[in-house]
Amino acid sequence: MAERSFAKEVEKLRLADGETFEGEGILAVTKGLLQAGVAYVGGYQGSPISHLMDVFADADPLLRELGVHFEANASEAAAAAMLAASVNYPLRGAVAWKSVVGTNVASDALSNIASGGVTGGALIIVGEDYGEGSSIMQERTHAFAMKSQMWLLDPRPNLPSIVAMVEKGFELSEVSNTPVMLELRVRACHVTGSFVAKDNVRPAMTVGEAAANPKRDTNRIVLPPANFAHEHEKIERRWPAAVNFVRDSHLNEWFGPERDEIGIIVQGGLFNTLNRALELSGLSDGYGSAQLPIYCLNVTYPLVPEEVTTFCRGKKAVLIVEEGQPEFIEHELNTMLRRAGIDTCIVGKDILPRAGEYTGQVLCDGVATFLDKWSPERAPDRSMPAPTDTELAKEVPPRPAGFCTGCPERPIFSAMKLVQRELGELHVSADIGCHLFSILPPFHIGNTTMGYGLGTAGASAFKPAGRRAVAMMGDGGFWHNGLTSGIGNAVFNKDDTVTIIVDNGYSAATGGQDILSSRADNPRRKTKNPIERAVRGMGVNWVRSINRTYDVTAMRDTLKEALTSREAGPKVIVASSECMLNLQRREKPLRARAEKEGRRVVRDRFGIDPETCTGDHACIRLSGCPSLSVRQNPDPLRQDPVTHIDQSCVGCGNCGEVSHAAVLCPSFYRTRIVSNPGAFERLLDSLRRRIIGWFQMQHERAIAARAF
Ligand SMILES: O=C(O)C(=O)Cc1c[nH]c2ccccc12
Repeated sequence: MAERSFAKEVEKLRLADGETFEGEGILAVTKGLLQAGVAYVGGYQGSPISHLMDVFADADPLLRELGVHFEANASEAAAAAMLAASVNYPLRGAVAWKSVVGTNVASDALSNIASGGVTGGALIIVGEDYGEGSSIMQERTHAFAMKSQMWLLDPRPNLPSIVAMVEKGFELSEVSNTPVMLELRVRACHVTGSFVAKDNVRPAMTVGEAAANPKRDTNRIVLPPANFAHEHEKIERRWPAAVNFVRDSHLNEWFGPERDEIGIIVQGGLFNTLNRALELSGLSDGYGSAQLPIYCLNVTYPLVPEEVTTFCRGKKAVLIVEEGQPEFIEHELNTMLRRAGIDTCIVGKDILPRAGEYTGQVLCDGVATFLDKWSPERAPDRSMPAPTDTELAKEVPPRPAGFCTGCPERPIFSAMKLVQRELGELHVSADIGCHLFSILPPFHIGNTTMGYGLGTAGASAFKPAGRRAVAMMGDGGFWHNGLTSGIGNAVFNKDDTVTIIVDNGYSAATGGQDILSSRADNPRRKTKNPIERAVRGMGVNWVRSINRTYDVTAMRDTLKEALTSREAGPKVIVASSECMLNLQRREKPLRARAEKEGRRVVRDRFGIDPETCTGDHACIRLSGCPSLSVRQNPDPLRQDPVTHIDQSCVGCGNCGEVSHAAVLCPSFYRTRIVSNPGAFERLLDSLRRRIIGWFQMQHERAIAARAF
C-alpha cells in the first residue's frame, strides 16, 4: 500500500482535448506521456519521483485500456534495460527513478542504449534529489548526460512547460535517435497548476505487437565494429540533429526586454527561484515579467550555440545560474563565446556558491552581487535580513531524523546495543533504507553506507580475526540487488559476516510500495516470496527468521548466537515486522469506521507510572521512540523529570520490551483502550475505578503530608 493513493486523481488523466487539467506536476507528466502515445512505462521508486511511480500504478487500469504496458521494475538498471524496447521498434517508452543514485545503478544499460541509439522515443524521468532536504550525495545528473551524449531537459516548474517537455522530449529522442532525460526537482514534481489537455493517444504499435514481429539490426548493438560507428554517429549526426530540433522547436525560452547590457542564463528548473529573487529585488513580478533579459534553458544539454551567441552578443556581462558542481554549463558557455569571438563576461561560480542548493536567499545575494558590479543603479537594497535568522531558529534545537513511532526496526537496534554491551562494539555496515536512521542519535550504530542493497557487500573486506562484522540490509535493497551483490558474494567468498535483513513488508523508505516479499495481496504482482527461501536458495545454511522484531530478547539472543556460532560462512537473520506507517494507514480507517458504527474496538497504548520512574531516561536512550517524552515529576521530593509517553503512541510495546530486556525498570504499563464497550465491561470498569480510586486517594494523602 503506497504512502499516497492517486486513485481519484488519475481520473484526470482521462481529460479530453480542450479540457483544463488542474493538479500536480507528476500527474501532468503522466498526462503528457499519454498524450504523446507512450507504449510502455516503468521505473523504480525513490524520492522525489516515488509518487510518480504510484501514479503509474494507480493509473494501471487506464494504461491497460490504452494498450500501455506498466512495469514496476526490480531496479533502475532493470528499468533502463527495459528501454531496449525502443531500440528496434517505433515504441515510445518512459521510465522514472531517483537521481543521481538511480542513474548510477542504471548506468550500464544507459550507456548501452545511448551508444546504440533508439528508434522510438525513450524518456528517462529523473527525480533530481539535490539540495536542502535531499538524502543523498550531492552530485549532478548532468555529468551522465555529457558522458553518454544523452539529452537533458530541465523544464521550468510550470505545468504547461513540463507537459510540453514530455511531448517534445519524445520527438527530440526520435529525431536524434537518442534517449532523453527529463529532470524534475522535488518542487517540480509537486508544483500545482493547470494546462489545457489533449486527447490521450493509443500507441501506434503496442509492446505485444512488437514482440510478435521481431526485428534485429546488428548496427544498433554495442559490439565491434558497430560500437565505433556509434561514437561517430553521435557526434556527426545525432548531436547536430538534437541541436537543430531544440532550436527550431523553441524549447528554450526568453524573458524580459530584448536589449540590455546584461542578462541572465538559468537552468529551467531554477527559473522560479530566480524569478522570486528578482521579484524581491524589485526586478520582476510573480508572473515572470522580468526587467532583465533571461534565457531559460529548458534543455541544459546540448546547448544551442546560435542561441547562446545571440543572447550574449552586445552584452557586457551575463550571469549563469547553474546549481551544483562542476559548473559544466558555465565552461561550455565560455568555450562557445570564445569560439565565436564574443567577449561578453560570463559570471557564474565566481560569485555564486560552488556548492549547495540555490535557494531564494542564495539567488537574492547572487543577483545583488552581480548587479553591484555590472549595473549598480539596479542593485537592490541589501539590508533585508536572512529569513532563517529568526528568534525561533535560535530557540529550537536541531532534531535528527529518526525512526517513526512504533517502527519495527527500532527494537533491532536496541537489541544490537544490548549485544554490544556484552560483546563489545561492532563494525556495522549500514544500508539504504529506513534502518539507516540507526546511524543518528540515540543509536549511533553504523560505520558506512555504500549504496542501496550494498550493506553486506560493504562488510566484505572484513575477514574476522575475532569479532564478526555486522551488515544491515533492507528488504527493498535485498530485492534491488542485495541478494546477489551481498548474499551471493558472501556465500561464494565464504564470508563470516552476520547480515540482518530488515523485512518490514514494503519498500518503506520510498513510500510503502510492495516488493517481492510483501505480505500484502497485490492483484497485479506476485508477492509473498519469502526472503528466507531466497537466502537459502543462494546457499546460506545459517538463517534465522524472527517474525516479531519487537521481541527484543529474541532479537538480542539470535544476534548473539550469530556472532558467536561456530558455523562457517554467512549468517543471516531475517527480522520481520510490518512497517508501522503502513500498518496504521491500513488499520486506522477500518478502526475509525468500526468505532463510528458502534462496534467494540480495542487498541493498546503504553504509559509510564511516574511513581516508579526514576527519571534516568535510559529507556529513551535505548529506544528513541518519538512518543517518549519527559514531564515534571509529580512527587515534590523528586526533582528529575519523569519519562512520559505522549498521544502519538501506537502501542507497539517496544519501550516496555526494551526496558524488560535491558532490566531497566518496571515503570512501563500497557493500557487497553476499549471503544464502545459492552454492559459487563462498563460495570467492571466502574468497579475497578472505585477500588483503584480509593488506593490512589490514600496515596495522594500520603504525598500531601510530605509536601512542604
Ligand atoms: O527513496 C529514496 O530516497 C532512496 O534513497 C531509495 C533509493 C531508490 N533507488 C536508489 C538507488 C540507490 C540508492 C538509493 C535508492
